[in-house]
Amino acid sequence: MAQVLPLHVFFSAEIHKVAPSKPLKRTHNPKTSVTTHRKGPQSPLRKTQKLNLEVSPHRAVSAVRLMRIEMGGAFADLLNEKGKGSGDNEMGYVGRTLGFRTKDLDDRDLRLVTDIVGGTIRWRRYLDYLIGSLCNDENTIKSMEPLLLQFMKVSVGLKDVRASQHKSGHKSSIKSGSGMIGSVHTYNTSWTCLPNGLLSWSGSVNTMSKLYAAIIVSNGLYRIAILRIGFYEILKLDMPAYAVVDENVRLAKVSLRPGAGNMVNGILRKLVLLKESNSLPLPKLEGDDRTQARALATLYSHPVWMVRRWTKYLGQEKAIKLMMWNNDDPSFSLRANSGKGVTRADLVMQLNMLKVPHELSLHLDLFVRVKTGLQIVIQAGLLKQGLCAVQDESAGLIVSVVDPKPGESIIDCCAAPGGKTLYMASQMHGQGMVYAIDINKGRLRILKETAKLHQVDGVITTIPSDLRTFAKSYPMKSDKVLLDAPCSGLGVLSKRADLRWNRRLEDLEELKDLQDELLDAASTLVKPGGVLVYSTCSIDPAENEERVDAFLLKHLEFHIDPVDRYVPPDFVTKRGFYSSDPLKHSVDGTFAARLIRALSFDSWKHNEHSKYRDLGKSVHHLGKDASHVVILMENHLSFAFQTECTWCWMVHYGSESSPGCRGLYQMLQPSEILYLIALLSDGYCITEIYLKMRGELWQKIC
Ligand SMILES: C[S@@+](CC[C@H](N)C(=O)[O-])C[C@H]1O[C@@H](n2cnc3c(N)ncnc32)[C@H](O)[C@@H]1O
Repeated sequence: MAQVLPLHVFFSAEIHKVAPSKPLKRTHNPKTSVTTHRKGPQSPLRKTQKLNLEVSPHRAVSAVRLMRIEMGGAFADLLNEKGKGSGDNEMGYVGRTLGFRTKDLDDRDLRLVTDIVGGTIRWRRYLDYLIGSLCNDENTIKSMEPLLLQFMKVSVGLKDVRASQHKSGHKSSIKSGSGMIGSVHTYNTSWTCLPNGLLSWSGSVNTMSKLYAAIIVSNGLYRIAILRIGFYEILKLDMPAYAVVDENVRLAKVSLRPGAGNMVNGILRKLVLLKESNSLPLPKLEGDDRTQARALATLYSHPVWMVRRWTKYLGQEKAIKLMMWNNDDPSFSLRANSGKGVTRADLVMQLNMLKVPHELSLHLDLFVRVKTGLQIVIQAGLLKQGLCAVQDESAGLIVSVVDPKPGESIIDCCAAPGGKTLYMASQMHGQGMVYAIDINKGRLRILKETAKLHQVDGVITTIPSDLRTFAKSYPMKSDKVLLDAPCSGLGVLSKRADLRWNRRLEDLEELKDLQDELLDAASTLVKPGGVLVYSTCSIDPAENEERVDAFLLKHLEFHIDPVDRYVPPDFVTKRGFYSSDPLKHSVDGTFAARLIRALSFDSWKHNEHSKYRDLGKSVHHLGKDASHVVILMENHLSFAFQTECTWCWMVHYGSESSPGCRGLYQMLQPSEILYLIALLSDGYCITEIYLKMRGELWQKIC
C-alpha cells in the first residue's frame, strides 16, 4: 500500500535515519546531515549556509515562496508582513532549501516579492504553456538533466514524457496522472509527489532513497519556479530582458548546480528573441467552443472550466474582461474603525502622512480605496493598532444589506475571520450583541483577538460550532441573521492569486449542498418578522440566485426584501438582490439576498392596525373550511404579513409563477381546494373570493 509523508520534512538539513516504510521525523541531529551523500544530483541541502549577495534577495524569497505554494504548504498571502509567510520565517526557508542565507528584505524587495509571486501564480498557465513550447526542442531537452526534465515535463504538461536512466543507474519515470506533480522510481521504490505537498511511496524504501527522491522533486520544482519568474518578468513586467536572464541564471546556478544555469540561460534567451520578433508561440482563438475555451484559458491564464462557464453566463467579451480584471493588480480598501472612534478623516490624515495615494469610497462613509501602498500601511502599524481594517467595499455593502442597529441581536453564522462581524459590531454603539459562529476554532480565536484590538469585544460573543449542530441544539431567535456562506470565491480571484488553480468544477456541486444545508439551519435562528441575509463572494448564479430560489421553494415563510433601501441602486438586481460586479464597480464580485421571515399568524391577528386585523380574522375564518388558503397580495404587503400557519400562504399578486407559488402548487394534492382572496387596490379588506381546483381556472365565488 502507498504511504505518505510531508515533503517539507526533507527541506530541513537535519534529517535523521529512520526505519524503512515509516514517515521521516524531523529531528535536530546535525551529524546526520545529507552532505555525506556524494552521489546523485547535487542537493541544495549540500551547500553551506553562507550569506549570498550574488542573488537578489527578493528573487530567492520569491522562488521559495512559489515553491511552497506549489507544494500546497503556503497560502499566497499578499498582505503578509516583513517577508514572513504563514507562521514560518521565510528567510529560514531560504536558508534551508536553497542552501544560502540572503540579506533581509527591504520595503522595495517586499513589494517585488508580492508582485512577482502574485503575478507568477496568476499567469501560471500562460507561462507554463510558453515554457512547454520552448522546452520542446531537442537541444534544450538534451541540455537538461534527465530526472529534472521529467519534472519539467509533468509540471508544464509536455507531451513527450520518456523514461530515462539516471547516471547512478536507478530508473526514473513520470506518471502524469490526475493531481500528482510527478513520480520517480528509486531503489525499487515508486515515489509520487502530490500537489498538497505530500510525498507518497510504495515498495521498499530506505533513507537514502527517500532523500534522493525529495531532492529530485524539490530541484525540479525550483527549476520551474525560476523559469516561471523569468518568463513573467520578461513578458508581463517588461523588465530589462538581459538583466532578468542574468539574475535567474545566477539563482539557478547557486540554488541547483552550475549546469542548471545553462538550461535556464538557453530558454530565457530564446524567449527574449521570440518576444522581440513578436512571434511568441501562443494558441489562436479559432475552432469550436471547446477549442476556443482552451485557447482563452491559456491566453488569459485561467482553468478551462471557468472560461467555459463564464462564456456561457456572460458571453465571450465579458468573460475576457473578467479574466483581465482577475490578472490585474488588485486594489484594496480600508475601513476606518469607528468602534475605536476613528473617522474616515482621521484615516485620510494618516494616509496623507504616509504618502499613500487613496480615494474616498463613493458608497460607504468609512471606506477609502488604496490602489498601491498597502504594504506601507501595514508596516506603519495602522492595522496592528486597530485604527482600520482591510475590507473590500463589496463586503462593506453586505453589512449595509444587514443594516445592523444598536440594541439588536444579530447572529453571524459563518463569521471567521470576522471582517463583517467587526464592522457590524462597530455599528452597534455598544448596545446589543453579535453572536459570531464558526466551525473553525482557530480563525474564531483570531476574530476574538481582533475584536479586543478594535474595542468592539463588548458586543461580540464567539461560538465555535458547526452551524447545523448549533441550530438544532439552541433554538435561539435573533432579529437578524447573516449567513456569509463558504463559497467558491469566484468573485475574489483578483485578490486570491492562487485560488483559481485550487478550485474544481466539482467543488461547486459540493458547495451548493453545503450552502443549502447552512441556509436551512440559519433560517431557524430568525425570529418572526426578522431578517435573514444570505451572502457569498461568488459571481456564480448557482451559488447565489439559484440557492435563494431553492430555499424559497422549501421555506414559504420567507420572502425577498428588495435591497434598494440599503445599497445604491447600481448594486440592485431586477429581483431586488444585492450584486457587485468587478467590471462595473471595480470591487470584488459579491452577492446578497435579504429575506424576511413571516410574522406569526397570532401577531397578525392582534395587529394594531384594524385593516390588518380584519384581514387576519377573515383568513382565519376561511381557514376553518378550506384545506388551504392562498392570499394574493399587492406589492410589498405580503412581506409585512406573511403567516406561519400551515394552511395559509401569501404570495405576491400576479406572481403565480414565483418560486413560492410554484412550490405551493407542487405540495398540494389535485383534489385540494384553494381559496383565493383577491385584494383590490383600495385597501386591505377582502372584496372578492375566488375558488380554484388544481389544474382548473379560478372561479369567483363571492
Ligand atoms: C466566506 S468565509 C466567512 C467570512 C466572514 N464572514 C468574514 O466576513 O470575514 C466562510 C466561513 O464559513 C465557515 N464554515 C464553513 N462551514 C461551516 C459550518 N458548517 N458551520 C459554521 N461555519 C462554517 C468557514 O470556517 C469560514 O470561516
